[in-house]
Amino acid sequence: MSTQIAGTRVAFLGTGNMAEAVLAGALRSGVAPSDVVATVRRPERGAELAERYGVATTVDNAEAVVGARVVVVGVKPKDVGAMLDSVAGSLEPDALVVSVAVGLPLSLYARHLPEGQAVVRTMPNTPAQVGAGVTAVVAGPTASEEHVTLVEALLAGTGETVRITEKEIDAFGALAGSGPAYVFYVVDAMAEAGVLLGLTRDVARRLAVQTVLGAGTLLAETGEHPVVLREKVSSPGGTTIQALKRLDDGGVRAAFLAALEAARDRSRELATELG
Ligand SMILES: NC(=O)C1=CN([C@@H]2O[C@H](COP(=O)(O)OP(=O)(O)OC[C@H]3O[C@@H](n4cnc5c(N)ncnc54)[C@H](O)[C@@H]3O)[C@@H](O)[C@H]2O)C=CC1
Ligand SMILES: O=C(O)[C@@H]1CCC=N1
Repeated sequence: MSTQIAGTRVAFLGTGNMAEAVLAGALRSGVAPSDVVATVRRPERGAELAERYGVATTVDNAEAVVGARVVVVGVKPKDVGAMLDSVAGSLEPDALVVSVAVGLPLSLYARHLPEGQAVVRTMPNTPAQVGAGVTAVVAGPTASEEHVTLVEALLAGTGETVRITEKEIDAFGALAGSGPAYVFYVVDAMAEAGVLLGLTRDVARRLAVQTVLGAGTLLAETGEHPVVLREKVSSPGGTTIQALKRLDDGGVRAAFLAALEAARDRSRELATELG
């Protein structure tokens, strides 16, 4: 991929949890801090981002997009339409607008932006902050192959990217966008169980974190099917199979299926409410 990311001016509009994680990854991709402007609502938040990343910050969104080649819209779905309206008149005609919002269809962006403005819809996740994310990328109808390649180059430092169709993005969000929260939930539950068994809170948490990290690394590095790796841990007549039986009795697998369906459905609902 030959896209030159260095020298690309990038504006982040609404730099909260997700946009900060993408910003951190974009800097790792080779975007210079001096080419980044991040908008905030509270000046104290701006000072924090400036201190942490060496980027410029402002509360003025329209000013931030002037000269920007890529504009990442990082506000909550309900605030995206108003944000687009507030910057539409200041965008460079060749600027690429990048969506990270769950639910909102590309057609919403087209309604709020000048005709022909290029838009790429993405669905990142927060491990982007440490370069271990996975982001879905969907090209809008006015985006060229160069625009998609530019987004992939911008996101290279956030982790993996996967090109999908807009039809698939609600499912992607339910699995990978929200996925880190499920894993944090499991880590917290495992740590609490360790405390129940008498471990200190600190030790229990460290064991839970390292076990999830180790299991994830093993999966990724061996490429083995999770069932195969699970079977290698659960010896016949041993201890693990007793624990797994309790998880099945508790309906944990069924709860995961229902949980992802609920996240997917909420994403569709947001599209209907706001799109
Ligand atoms: N948090 C996550 O794990 C993921 C979030 N997303 C998407 O990312 C977007 C942001 O979500 P979060 O980062 O979680 O929310 P957040 O609330 O942390 O970030 C939104 C930020 O926008 C700022 N903001 C709102 N209006 C503004 C304005 N007019 N000018 C300047 N700044 C303004 C807020 O102060 C806040 O810091 C959403 O659209 C969400 O669907 C997508 C994937 C994962
Ligand atoms: O919960 C949310 O709405 C956002 C979108 C995907 C992950 N977090």
